[in-house]
Amino acid sequence: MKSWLKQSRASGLDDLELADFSDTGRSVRTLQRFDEGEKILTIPHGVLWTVKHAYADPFLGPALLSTRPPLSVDDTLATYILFVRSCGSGYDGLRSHVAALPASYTSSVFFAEAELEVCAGTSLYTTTKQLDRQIEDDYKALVERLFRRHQELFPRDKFTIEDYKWALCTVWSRAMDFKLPDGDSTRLLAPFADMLNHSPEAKQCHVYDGFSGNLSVLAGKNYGSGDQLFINYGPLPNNRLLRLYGFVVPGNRNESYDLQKQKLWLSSGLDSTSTISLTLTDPLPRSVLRYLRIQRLNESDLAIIAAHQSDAAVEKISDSNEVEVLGFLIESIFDLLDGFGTQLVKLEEQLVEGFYSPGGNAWSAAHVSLGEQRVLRLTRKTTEDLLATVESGSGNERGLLSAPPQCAKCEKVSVQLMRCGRCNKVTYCGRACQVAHYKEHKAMCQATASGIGSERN
Ligand SMILES: C[S@@+](CC[C@H](N)C(=O)[O-])C[C@H]1O[C@@H](n2cnc3c(N)ncnc32)[C@H](O)[C@@H]1O
Repeated sequence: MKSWLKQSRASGLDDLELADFSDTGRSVRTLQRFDEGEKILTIPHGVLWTVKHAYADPFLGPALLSTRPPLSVDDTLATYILFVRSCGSGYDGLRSHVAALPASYTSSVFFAEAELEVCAGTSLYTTTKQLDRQIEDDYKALVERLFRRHQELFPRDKFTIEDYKWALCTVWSRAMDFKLPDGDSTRLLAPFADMLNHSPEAKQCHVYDGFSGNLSVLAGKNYGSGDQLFINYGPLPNNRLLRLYGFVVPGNRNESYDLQKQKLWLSSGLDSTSTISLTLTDPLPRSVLRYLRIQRLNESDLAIIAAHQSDAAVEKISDSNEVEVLGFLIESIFDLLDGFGTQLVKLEEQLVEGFYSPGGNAWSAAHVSLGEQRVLRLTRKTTEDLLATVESGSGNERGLLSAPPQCAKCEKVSVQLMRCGRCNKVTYCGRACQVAHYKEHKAMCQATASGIGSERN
């Protein structure tokens, strides 16, 4: 692969080598010093895997282009990888990359039932089960829409569901996403650059040049000769790391519990399958309270919010509504926590005692369960504190309950927010969010601002 990349004008490869590391597995070692920010490696556009490259392939391209509606980005890339792998000759460079890919993955979709059971109750458990079904459905659709129609390109024995699942996991665990100058985004796999492991300690250091189309890796921290080189896959919680990449970071600061709205409010007629992430830094996002407040409105609450229109329920509506909402939420979180196969304290004991073999699937699943339970406990505690505030009567003022302060558009939590100068009621992290939110906010802003005026008159 290295000689093919060098011939294709990749740069930086002479200072790097593949190596096995005891803690993170195969990755790349530097053979010289690099200071943070220095360019280490450039992989030219011509050798990347992208949807455009797949479409440009003289054999695969026409088959893909004739498929309407087009395949998803991940399905296109997975099909491209399998197609190249299935070719006995030609594509020598790309095939040398495919030959260097792992033969199997440890994403949670490959877990045995008993391994997955270790994290029963987690959002990862639910997502993995859903994903299993989704992969089956997507594979059937792919066979129907593409493989069966072009049997000469996609021999059955090389495009089985196992092959498809492997190729999907290749994409999930190795693809990089970038925003392009025109606002579009691109997803790509870059040979050799995809050999770099993740470290939360490295700064984000992989960059895509939208004009040349080249992918470069810069030093995300200072390196000495012989060090393992890292990139940063992003601020991902363990449940996502395990689902997409097949590993976890113990003590991950980005832990989250993906609250399936459906779980909470299906019973109330609000059926949505999307999720809200509860995190260690934002254990009780505004949107959760907002949904529940609306769901539990009675007639007098309705009258209170009538003037506020679309911004209704961003803040407390009435004490009675708030007490009901918070009480319901606390109960629901108790239920969710009860649903975990192994409770937090027990898991902590098991991990200390070495009950799970470190780095194995069950050990990773245990870490996900630990992280999600910690987040849920924090959400419960935050909710209990809010309830105590309302019940003690100290939360009577509208807005008192809505700490921490958040941007009304992107919901970023910050102390340096600017207020809407007109109504003085909502806050933004910057001008861009204020402008983007104006349409939604306008009616409430006008109603509030004119209310202030009439009080003055
Ligand atoms: C982009 S690839 C990196 C190269 C990969 N190690 C290889 O040998 O092909 C991502 C995969 O590397 C492994 N990986 C990356 N960072 C890791 C880490 N910090 N700890 C354990 N495994 C890691 C995971 O298997 C993940 O799916």
